[in-house]
Amino acid sequence: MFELRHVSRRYGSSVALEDVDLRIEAGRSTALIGPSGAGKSTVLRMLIGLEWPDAGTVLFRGEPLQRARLLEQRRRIGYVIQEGGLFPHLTAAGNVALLARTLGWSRARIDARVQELAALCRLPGDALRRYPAELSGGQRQRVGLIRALMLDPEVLLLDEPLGALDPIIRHELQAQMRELFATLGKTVVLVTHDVAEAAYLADPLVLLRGGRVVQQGPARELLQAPVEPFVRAFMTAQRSLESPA
Ligand SMILES: Nc1ncnc2c1ncn2[C@@H]1O[C@H](COP(=O)(O)OP(=O)(O)OP(=O)(O)O)[C@@H](O)[C@H]1O
Repeated sequence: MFELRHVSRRYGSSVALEDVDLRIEAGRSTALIGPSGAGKSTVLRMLIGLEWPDAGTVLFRGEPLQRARLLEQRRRIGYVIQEGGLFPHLTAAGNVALLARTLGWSRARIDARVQELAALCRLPGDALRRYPAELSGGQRQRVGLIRALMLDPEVLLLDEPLGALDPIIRHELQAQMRELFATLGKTVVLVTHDVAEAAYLADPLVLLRGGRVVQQGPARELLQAPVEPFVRAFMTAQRSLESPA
């Protein structure tokens, strides 16, 4: 679905990505993981043309992303940022309908699609009438997801979609997202800081460090056949209740 070929990106003297080669397969969920500043969000933003490489090429369905065709290409991609990235002055319903309205969808078509997605994403109906500030973090995430799914995109890009949620809601939304990804069968690319979440929601994982891809593969492979000590250290760095020390 996507390919990065020898992609580099710098911001002044700081290197965000350094000669990255990466293929993202269609119909699978891929998670980008790695320490803070590794370049995960930069990769995601490049896939949707919010950032451009200084060197190298980003391909979408075998064709280079082009500024001239960006709007058309973006309609095939849903993008969700942390907290949903909703417009505060629009209700949840207004947020999710915005793009469809500008494309001239009828009210009946919009309503039907919103109802269908609200059921799929388990958003209570009355939440749609509220403004983002009147929703819980989990509800805002669901609204962001519904908005991204409105036009039935081929691809879903999710940047820390469950970042700021309490553990119970996060656990619940992880399960719902996994089910949703399986139901929809879309290409999903997700950035998360949580290795267990990445392994639960995605296969393969792509581990980045310092703007480079260190290893890509199933979670088990990164754990059992790490290409360098950092991979194992990163994969096992989280505490568990069994070994809290
Ligand atoms: N707009 C920008 N201006 C300057 N530097 C930037 C910009 N965007 C990213 N960077 C730098 O590029 C590097 C990669 O950033 P990026 O946000 O992709 O990392 P990340 O892996 O998503 O980090 P985090 O997990 O903390 O969100 C970092 O060193 C960051 O400081």
